[in-house]
Amino acid sequence: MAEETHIDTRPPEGANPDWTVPQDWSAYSETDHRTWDTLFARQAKLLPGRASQSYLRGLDVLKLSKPGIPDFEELSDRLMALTGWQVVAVPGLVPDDVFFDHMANRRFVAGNFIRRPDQLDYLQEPDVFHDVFGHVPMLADPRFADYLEAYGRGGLRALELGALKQLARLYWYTVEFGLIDEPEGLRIYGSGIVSSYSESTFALDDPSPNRIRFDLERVMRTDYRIDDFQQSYFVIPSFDELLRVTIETDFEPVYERIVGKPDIAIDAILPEDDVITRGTQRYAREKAAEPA
Ligand SMILES: C[C@H](O)[C@H](O)[C@H]1CNc2nc(N)[nH]c(=O)c2N1
Ligand SMILES: N[C@@H](Cc1ccccc1)C(=O)O
Ligand SMILES: [Fe+2]
Repeated sequence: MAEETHIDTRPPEGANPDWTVPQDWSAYSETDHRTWDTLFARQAKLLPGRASQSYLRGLDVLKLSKPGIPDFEELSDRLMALTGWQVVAVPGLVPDDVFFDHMANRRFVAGNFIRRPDQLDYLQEPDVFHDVFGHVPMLADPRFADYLEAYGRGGLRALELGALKQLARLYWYTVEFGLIDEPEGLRIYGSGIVSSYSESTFALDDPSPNRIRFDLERVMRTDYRIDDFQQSYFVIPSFDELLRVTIETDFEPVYERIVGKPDIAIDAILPEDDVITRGTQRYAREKAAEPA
């Protein structure tokens, strides 16, 4: 999950200087493991035919259907053999530079805590279900594994260039809320969707949100929301194309080109957009009209 982060720069008590902590797998309670199993079962029923082939293959090869919260060491052994990535435990959101440095070194930071049973459908910070069920299966795909490492490097560069906001939008509209156009139809690969029961349906089926073909500059200029369903989703034609456009393009001129241009509203459709769904925005309108 990628949010605006305002974290002080010292790691919490007991954490390493790189903010990692032991996962401490034996400390999980039965309730914790059952919460994972409940969330997993709900998504496992919903995702075939909705999630991208690549995501479903990752879920399978990493044997994530095993009951209980995965042990990061076992998971990392499998993942390392496939794409050189490992999963490291952190106690919560970490500073941007720490986040990017781990990513640039093929270390995926995953929350070591899990939401409470009364928080099944919404939580502010990325917990182990969002991070491991949502993000990790995609890391078994060699192209996506390359993309995220490059993203980490690009993040450290964006910090240098003062372009974090633009780069964070790319992450948000691909890694977190991306859709892909597969031969069988639109599919989900974004972790924020894949780990959400309701958004897994909303993102593909609901007439409310816009669905627009991915364009790098368009995404970098488009605002996003962190508190509710997205009002626009961007659709890539393939992971190869996402890699080609992002890894092969030098972003510095792109950042310079858009620095003077205004942000694009979260529900906007521009004349130059290649539109798949012109959304009704009914969901967002009705939500906004609800009594506080
Ligand atoms: C790109 C931006 O820094 C992003 O919000 C990062 C910040 N820190 C994080 N820290 C953790 N643990 N997980 C995350 O997804 C993020 N996202
Ligand atoms: N090409 C980007 C780096 C990057 C690659 C892949 C994803 C995101 C960013 C840059 O020049 O900064
Ligand atoms: Fe995430």
